[in-house]
Amino acid sequence: MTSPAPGVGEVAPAAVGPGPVPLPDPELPAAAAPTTVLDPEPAPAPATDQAAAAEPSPAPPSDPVPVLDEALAPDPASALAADPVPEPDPVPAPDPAPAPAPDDAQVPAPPSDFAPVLAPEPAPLAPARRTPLAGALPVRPVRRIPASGERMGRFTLAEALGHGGFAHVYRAVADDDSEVALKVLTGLHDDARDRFAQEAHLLERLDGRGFPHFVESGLDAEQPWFAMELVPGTTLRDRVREEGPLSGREALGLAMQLVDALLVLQEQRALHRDLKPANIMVDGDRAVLIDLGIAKVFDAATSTQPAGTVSYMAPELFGRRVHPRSDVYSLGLLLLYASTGTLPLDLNFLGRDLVATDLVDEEPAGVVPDTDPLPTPPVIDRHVRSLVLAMTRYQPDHRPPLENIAGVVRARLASATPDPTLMLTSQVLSAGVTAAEAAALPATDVLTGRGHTKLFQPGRPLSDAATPSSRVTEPWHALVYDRALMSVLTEVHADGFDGAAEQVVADHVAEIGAHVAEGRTPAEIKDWIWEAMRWRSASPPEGHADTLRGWRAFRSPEPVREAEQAPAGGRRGSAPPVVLPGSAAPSPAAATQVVRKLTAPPQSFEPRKSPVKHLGPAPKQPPVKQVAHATRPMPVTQPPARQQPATRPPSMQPGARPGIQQVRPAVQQGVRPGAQQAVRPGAQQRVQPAGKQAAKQRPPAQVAAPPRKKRPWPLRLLGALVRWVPRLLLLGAVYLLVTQDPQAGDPFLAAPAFAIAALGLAALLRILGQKMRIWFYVVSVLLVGVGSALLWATSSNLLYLGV
Ligand SMILES: Nc1ncnc2c1ncn2[C@@H]1O[C@H](COP(=O)(O)OP(=O)(O)OP(=O)(O)O)[C@@H](O)[C@H]1O
Repeated sequence: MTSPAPGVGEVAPAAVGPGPVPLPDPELPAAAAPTTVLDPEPAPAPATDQAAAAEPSPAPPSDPVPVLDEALAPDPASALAADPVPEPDPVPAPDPAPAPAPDDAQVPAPPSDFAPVLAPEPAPLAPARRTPLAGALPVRPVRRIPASGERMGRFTLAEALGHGGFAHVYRAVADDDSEVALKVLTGLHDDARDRFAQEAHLLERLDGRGFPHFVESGLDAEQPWFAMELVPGTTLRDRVREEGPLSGREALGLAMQLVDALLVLQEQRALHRDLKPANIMVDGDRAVLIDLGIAKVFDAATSTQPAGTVSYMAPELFGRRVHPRSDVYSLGLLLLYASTGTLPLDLNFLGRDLVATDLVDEEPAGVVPDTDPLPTPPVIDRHVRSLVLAMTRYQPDHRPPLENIAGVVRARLASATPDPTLMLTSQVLSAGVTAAEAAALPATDVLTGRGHTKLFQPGRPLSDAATPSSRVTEPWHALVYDRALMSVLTEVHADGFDGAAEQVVADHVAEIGAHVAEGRTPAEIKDWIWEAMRWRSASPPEGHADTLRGWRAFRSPEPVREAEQAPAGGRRGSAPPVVLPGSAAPSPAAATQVVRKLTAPPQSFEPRKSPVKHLGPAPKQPPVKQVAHATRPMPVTQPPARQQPATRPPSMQPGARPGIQQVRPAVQQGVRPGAQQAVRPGAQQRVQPAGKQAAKQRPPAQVAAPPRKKRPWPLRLLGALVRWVPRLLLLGAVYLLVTQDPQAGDPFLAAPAFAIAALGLAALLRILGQKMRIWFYVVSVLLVGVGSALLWATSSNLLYLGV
């Protein structure tokens, strides 16, 4: 957090607003805690600083950050007793009551033994508002704040760079004229020294990888300090404020560096716990993480009380539970801020996974709708958006681990398509923690924070109750690991063609063996995959049908146009397949094979039929379908007891524990159509065995809807009129039949003649390509013939019907 340090010896403004305070910044608290400097004696300050020292402490425009840090627990009395720093003045008697939460709407009710104390940064509130409250609130004592010009070891302090909850950071000049950032402990509470020492030692171990280089420390000094590399540049927060949000690529570059830094931290068995834009220094393209003040080192006896900056805190941290992926959550929100320049309030209080519409405020903060035209909400890069949505999953063990995020970001930066399984919930992937996380954490239950909640067990989900139904529970769920299928679905979904996904699933299932689906319909499979991937239904771009054909046209208009010009019924195999960008990268063989098949133009001009017709009627294909494909909730059905197929790919073996290595695409494992026969009775009603498909000799993936050339409207009108002629003839036949009067000598053959003429004409039109229901005319001819015969028989007294 960057804010100018208060002047030497001054009393930092005690400012707290109990009521709701508008938050112009995502890091802003509702209010800041009062802070009293306990050393009113001015330290000798150089002339340059006198003026600044004499001025009231300038309140930063929007800096106060709520820090819920156990390190700041308000126990001034004990803190004073424990700390050897001489305090010349008596400490104002602190209010023993726990400090109120900065804003009830923002901070959840803390556990009874948890008293959040806010960061001591001055809040920019009007004095009139502060005065009546000042005496009622607890004061937090701080140590003496060093002045510019003071010596710390071989360093001379220059100007203050900023300060936070328990330390001040200065630019300092060494005797050899090199410059460093020097952090001095100013907080005054019982474990402040230990915590400060831990920060210094951790920084030293990190060796400058993603963090400032450690230089030197004076931890045994009366006022402990340590020096580190002075990172040029500014904080990410200031950069975004001054220059606007980062582009998608810049945000991915930032994510890459931060993930690498967090991986280094993970190696040291530590979590940062206070990731936020103010704790990232950016210097050109380089991003450096600072402020390990509340890092959680699992070896150390640091507590697990809530700590961090409210807006960026992972939900579990409010409940005093720490998870190896708590930083992943904060990083997700940080990326959101970096790429939009804003952070909607209370995202981490929603109690659920975020969805795309949560990420941007419809009305950006600070806009008065009546007077200002509403600015367009910030647009977030879709790759960054999918990262943010995965990283901010509510359940920590559903978030992707750092290694997977690194893989995805690296692929995106190389303009490749990342392995889609990397962003799956880790619950689906490994039902626990990664090897790296497990290594970074104690082997048994950890984070038992002062004997409170049992928090985390490697290998066990945090909460079974909250685990969604998307967990792998049935063999067919392993389709979600089929890279060939998933690479296509990812592309289809990314383009917004969710309606095409069902066809993709149907084609793929029929291709690899219908038994894999275990009787599930493509719609069910697709819905489940959507749920497992946390994908929301999307719509295709305007002017494109939400079908596989529509997607093909969207992806590759040229080959489809060529396809349309091919002669009806003729084969075309020469059209080049569409190669999706980077699709070969994650799974070169299988993905490319399937992508080619699915994006290749159809091989026949037969009327559209679903390749697996029995899966359900082929979706109608209106020219343009704008309606979003609705994702139905996954039906919770218990599969009936079934006979196991004779052989089954390893990934489908009951009890197989799928993982990326273990579960390979079925196509890669040599499962061909016809190799397996579905034996589950119910399965045949929904998904026919692949062998039957093969018998039809129609490769499913290639039998997609043939594009139909649209004829000019006069021709279509003429066609419609002509189709009415046989119907009218048929009507005439019926009319003649019912109005026939044998007494008047009407010919008995007139009605059948009309009906036969209708049938003949219908047959002719059908041959000419019109859509005619011949069976209807045949039946009509028969009925009219029978009717006429009966009439003739009765009038000839051959038959007496009683009329
Ligand atoms: N290595 C560094 N190089 C340059 N500037 C730095 C460095 N470390 C810190 N700063 C500046 O000092 C400010 C305060 O640093 P830091 O956040 O570490 O202090 P803190 O007291 O731990 O704050 P917080 O309350 O956020 O924990 C930062 O916002 C940054 O502007």
